[in-house]
Amino acid sequence: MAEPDLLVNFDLTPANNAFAASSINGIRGGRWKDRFRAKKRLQNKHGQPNRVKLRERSKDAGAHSRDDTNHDWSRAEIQSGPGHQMRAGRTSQNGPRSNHEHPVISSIFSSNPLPLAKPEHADTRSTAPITPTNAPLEDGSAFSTMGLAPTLASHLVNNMDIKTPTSIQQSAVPQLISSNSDAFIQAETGSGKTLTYLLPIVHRIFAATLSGNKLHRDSGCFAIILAPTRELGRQIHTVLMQLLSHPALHWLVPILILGGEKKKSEKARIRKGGNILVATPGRLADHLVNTTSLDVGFVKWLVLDEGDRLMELGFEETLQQILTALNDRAQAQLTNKSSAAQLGLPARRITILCSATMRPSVQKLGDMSLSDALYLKGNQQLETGQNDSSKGFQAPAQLKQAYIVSPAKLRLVSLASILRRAFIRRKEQMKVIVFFSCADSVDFHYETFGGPANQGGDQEGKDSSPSEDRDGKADKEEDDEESGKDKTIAEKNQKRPSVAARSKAPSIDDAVALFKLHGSLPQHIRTATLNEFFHEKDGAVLFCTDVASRGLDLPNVDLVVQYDPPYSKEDYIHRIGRTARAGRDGRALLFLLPGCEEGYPEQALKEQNLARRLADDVLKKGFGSTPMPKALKSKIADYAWKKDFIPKSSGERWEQEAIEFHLDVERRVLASTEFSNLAKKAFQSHIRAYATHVAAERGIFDIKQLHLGHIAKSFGLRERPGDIKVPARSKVGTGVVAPVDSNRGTNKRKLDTYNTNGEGDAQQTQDEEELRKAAQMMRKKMREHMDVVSEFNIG
Ligand SMILES: Nc1ncnc2c1ncn2[C@@H]1O[C@H](COP(=O)(O)OP(=O)(O)OP(=O)(O)O)[C@@H](O)[C@H]1O
Repeated sequence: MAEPDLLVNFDLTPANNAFAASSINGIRGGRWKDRFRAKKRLQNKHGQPNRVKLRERSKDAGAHSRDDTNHDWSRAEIQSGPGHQMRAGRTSQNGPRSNHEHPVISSIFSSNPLPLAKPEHADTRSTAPITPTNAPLEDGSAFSTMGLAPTLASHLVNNMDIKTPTSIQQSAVPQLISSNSDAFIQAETGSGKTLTYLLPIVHRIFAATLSGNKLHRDSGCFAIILAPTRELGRQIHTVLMQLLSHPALHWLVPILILGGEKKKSEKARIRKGGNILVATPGRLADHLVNTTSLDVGFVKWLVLDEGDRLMELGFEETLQQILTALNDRAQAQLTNKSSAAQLGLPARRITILCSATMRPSVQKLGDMSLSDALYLKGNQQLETGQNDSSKGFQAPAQLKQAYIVSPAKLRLVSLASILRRAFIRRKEQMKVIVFFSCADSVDFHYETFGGPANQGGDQEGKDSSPSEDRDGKADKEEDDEESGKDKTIAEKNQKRPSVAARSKAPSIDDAVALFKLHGSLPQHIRTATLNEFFHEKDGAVLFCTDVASRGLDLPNVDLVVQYDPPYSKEDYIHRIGRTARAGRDGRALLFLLPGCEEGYPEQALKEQNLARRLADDVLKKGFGSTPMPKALKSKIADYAWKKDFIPKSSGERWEQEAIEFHLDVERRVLASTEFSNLAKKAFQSHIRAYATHVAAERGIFDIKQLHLGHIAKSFGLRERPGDIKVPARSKVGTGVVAPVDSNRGTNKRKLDTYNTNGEGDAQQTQDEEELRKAAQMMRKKMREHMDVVSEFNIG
């Protein structure tokens, strides 16, 4: 019986294959192209299918690869679909082809590069109990002794469950209350920086009324807080609302201006008046020009939260415009100076810059906006020498960091394994955040792990043209929210059907909810998604881009997985900072490929205390030793034919399950054009994103070292990279950059397949050059893209 589509990992090395030895080695001299063509002709003459996978013998893989000449059945080449007998060592000549032109079907366990040998040195990680560095203090410190109004101090303790200050709050709040200097607040992630700047502002405005002055929502805007993303802006606004929920502070009204809704309704809110404005820079700059009712002549505080991110997202010019506008309006209101002094408010505007990390861009922002600024750090940081510039910025001490060295082909199953294991170990309320490099990759993995999506997932991309009616309703709700007649989130959710990008994750655990978040999702879906993830009572996983890396405070996040490494050391710190907040425990895991990426912890993070894990160990823990999810079990049961290719006698259970998991993804890619397109786009965007690592880290994340075929495999793709045709995108902004020819940057790898004898060197050089240019172009486009699209579209 012919076996359609049966593909194998034929070993064509000279030692094992006489044909390969003579025909490939035999061609010498002439131009590389001629040799290449002659070789192809020879192959065809001998009936050698061009699908045969010589790639597995490529130079790169060969250097550090497992010896897979002795295939066992469980690791053998396998093909898709029930009803197809699986065999290793045989090919189909005549069978019907799949929709894939040149599928390369290899086992996820074969030909993987091995991790570099680790030098033997004693484990320096301490086993002593660790004192959290961002926790509320337990040394007798209290808000009531920090100069805060007793009303505010008791409101924190009694109504907000904030009992004692954190280190940064204790050291910075008194200074910000008593001083009129600008300030730079720098403290670890999750150490309570939001309250650190909000408390002194609210206290000083409130104190102005204690001496009999009457202030109200029309008295002017006293403070502006700028955030780089809408999500963070919304979160700051929520904390502010909690702080102002005390009856004595009801007259103080916050305004939220984020864009993503009709300007008309924002203008209406501004007209009503408010005293503390939370905004994103783009929208604020717009209103400063176009909304005459926005009176900023009396602004006494300007807070730039996540200052480095504001600069990084290309807001420098916008911030400059805002600063100029504020200066001009303040000049026009000079007569108010004396009244400000009478009220006890600062005579000059105080600018506060806030971040957990300090990039050069923050210094530039500081030069632009601060004068004679105080540098405020937590006492604990000073005592422990944390965050001194030689060590770089550190994560909270209690956060357990590790990295997993996983070959590209095992990445997907390793992620599945980690997630399964995480929820088996601790189910209730546990939340996991997984970071990807680009939106397309988030979409692909969300589909891969997700069950049936709810309405929100389906609506993706169909946002933004709601009917007038719906718009009007949404605006009304926003207005109610801003006017202080705030509804609980539950009430709001009752009113509107959920639109969150949410699904089930049957391949992880039946009870786990899966969410996704990235900058290309419509705003209302992003907001709903974060809301639901925030309030999820059972286990939940969020797949996201860096749109969720800054400032977001999501409860019960126990584990942060960086499936794709961050673009810089600072991003690493912010991503892992989504866990281990305010003294709680947390774990962070970073995926690295074997080879030069393994240098990342020591060379880039300057961190030797990351625990090291290997893919096999991780797979053993997640597959095989834990109960198999029902979905996977039933799939395995469905494929009766499977017994033929995985005899009981060989292959560990964890391997079989991992193979089955991966095969299932490949089958889905084969079966559905839509899913296949998703995988291709994700693969392409992933590679492009990889090219955007900061210059200092490009030796570690070296795009030339990537084995594109293996990476494609991790997206469930069987085509060779050069054959992957990425479908046209419907709109710019769904991935990292606008599409270009998908073959770019893949030719080198394609030719590596045939490059066992140094043939094609000229082409290789040419391709390397092309790859370098493509990478350059990608980086440029990435920068343009981030500047132009929006501050949220961190694709
Ligand atoms: N004194 C405190 N006691 C207990 N919890 C606190 C205290 N101050 C803040 N928190 C809580 O700590 C969490 C983190 O606070 P916040 O978001 O302000 O941290 P952050 O330093 O701004 O973090 P990031 O750098 O990630 O933005 C929040 O849930 C907040 O409610």
